[in-house]
Amino acid sequence: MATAKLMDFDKALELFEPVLGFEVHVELNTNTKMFSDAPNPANEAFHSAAPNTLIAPVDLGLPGSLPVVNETAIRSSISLGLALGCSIAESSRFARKNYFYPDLGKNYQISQYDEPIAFEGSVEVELEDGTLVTIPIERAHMEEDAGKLTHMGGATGRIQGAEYSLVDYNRAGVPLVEIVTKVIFGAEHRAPEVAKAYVSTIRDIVRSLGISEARLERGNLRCDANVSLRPRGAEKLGTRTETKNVNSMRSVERAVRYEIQRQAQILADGGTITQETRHWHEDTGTTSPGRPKSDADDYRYFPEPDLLPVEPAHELIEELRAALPEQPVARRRRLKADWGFTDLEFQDVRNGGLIDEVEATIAAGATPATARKWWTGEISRLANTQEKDAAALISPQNVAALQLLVDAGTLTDKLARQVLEGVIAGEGTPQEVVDARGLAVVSDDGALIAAIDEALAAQPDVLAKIQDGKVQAAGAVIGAVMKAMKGQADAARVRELVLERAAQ
Ligand SMILES: Nc1ncnc2c1ncn2[C@@H]1O[C@H](COP(=O)(O)OP(=O)(O)OP(=O)(O)O)[C@@H](O)[C@H]1O
Ligand SMILES: [Mg+2]
Ligand SMILES: [Mg+2]
Repeated sequence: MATAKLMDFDKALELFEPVLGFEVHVELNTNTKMFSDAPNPANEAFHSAAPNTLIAPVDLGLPGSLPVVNETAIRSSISLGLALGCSIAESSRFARKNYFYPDLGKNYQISQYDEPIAFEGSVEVELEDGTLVTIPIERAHMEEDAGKLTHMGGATGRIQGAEYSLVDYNRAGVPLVEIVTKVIFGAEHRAPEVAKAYVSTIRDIVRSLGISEARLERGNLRCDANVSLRPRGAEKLGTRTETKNVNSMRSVERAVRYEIQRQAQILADGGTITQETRHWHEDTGTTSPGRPKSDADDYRYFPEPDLLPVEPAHELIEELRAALPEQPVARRRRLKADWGFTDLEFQDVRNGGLIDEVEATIAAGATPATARKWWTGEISRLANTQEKDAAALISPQNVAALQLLVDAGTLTDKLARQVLEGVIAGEGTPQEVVDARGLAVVSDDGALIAAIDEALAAQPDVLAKIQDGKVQAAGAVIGAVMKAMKGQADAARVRELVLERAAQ
């Protein structure tokens, strides 16, 4: 693949205004599929299922089968629409989106077209430095997912070049909500960051609603990033490209940045942008052409004759509205104030994706400052070296229990770090690790005094200096005692006792 010439990002922004638009597909975690009673299990079970085992006649479009709408999917879609500040349609309709491709057995996808369940909303997203950006939402509509094709032999990824293709309909009929933004202006040089913040906000919202597993890398959330440029001062929108299924937050940011630089170079060279889908490549950090796409793509939409319009009762909408969780931005502001964190301290927690962990650790009895210190410090460091999520290493309850042992004087900070490693290694709760490894601070003065007397006897010159009032000389004795105690003593207490014993 020839690498495209890229214009410097700042230069691109001088010449052009970036315009964005996002389509995010959310897989709903319902028990069954959108229009059939085939199971829709959670990620682990879903991905380990043999091909074509999670299917019903409806998912394949077999003759004589009729779709029935999944009620939970409707409730989830309404909740999501409300969380996006949308109006909920009094009457909304499914439509057939006709296309011929073997990933859908029936030659059409049941989607929604001009009568989506939710429309006209907005979400506030917060950039890393706290700047708020309002993203206008055009609509959120329900649809079913398609199956998965695996092209074998020949040129990979191209059905024409493949010798044959394998088809797995397990995903066919999985409930989706597609959230479509209006065209977004004004992001300017922060366009890549806005893209990332938007997707992460959608993830937060969906998670807080509990309607999806919301893991990008699993495809539970899939973002198509539309990017176009127009020359500064121009009114007419430029031609957009649509980069598909970027499967991490960081990739969304990178893909938008890349498209801006790539398109700017083409336009500056007098070329034109092709309206097309593009694929993001994580390894090279580039996009490559997918299929050409015109706004006139004819899907011959028409109302789905086998399904009634969805007409949610006013009471249902109000019930779901009343049950909405706090918006992510509002929640973050509240927590930051409650915890008394500075901007930087809070950013540390947020950028580490550790808000939930810190909150749960505080709920389990730690102070905000210590909860933050553990999660953004030692635990994040260990997570980095082990290439794991910090949250997967240890429970908030164990972090709080560890801190309580420090507060009680059972552990020094240094010992606590050893206990942490033990807990992470699966040796048990902090108390169990303390017992098993014998790590508690020696708080028995008798044992300390014995070690101190021994150290003073071994260093008579130091003893003389201390007795002479040169208190700083005590360091050598304290060091020897700490060593004898294998670090399991409180240095401040040792110091006190050394001065006491020397004076006697
Ligand atoms: N010139 C443009 N520059 C950037 N974004 C644009 C531009 N025109 C439209 N968009 C955005 O592109 C997205 C188009 O999504 P939409 O689902 O409406 O249509 P589509 O991509 O043509 O269809 P499909 O759902 O089949 O992919 C919207 O978010 C819209 O705001
Ligand atoms: Mg699209
Ligand atoms: Mg779309």
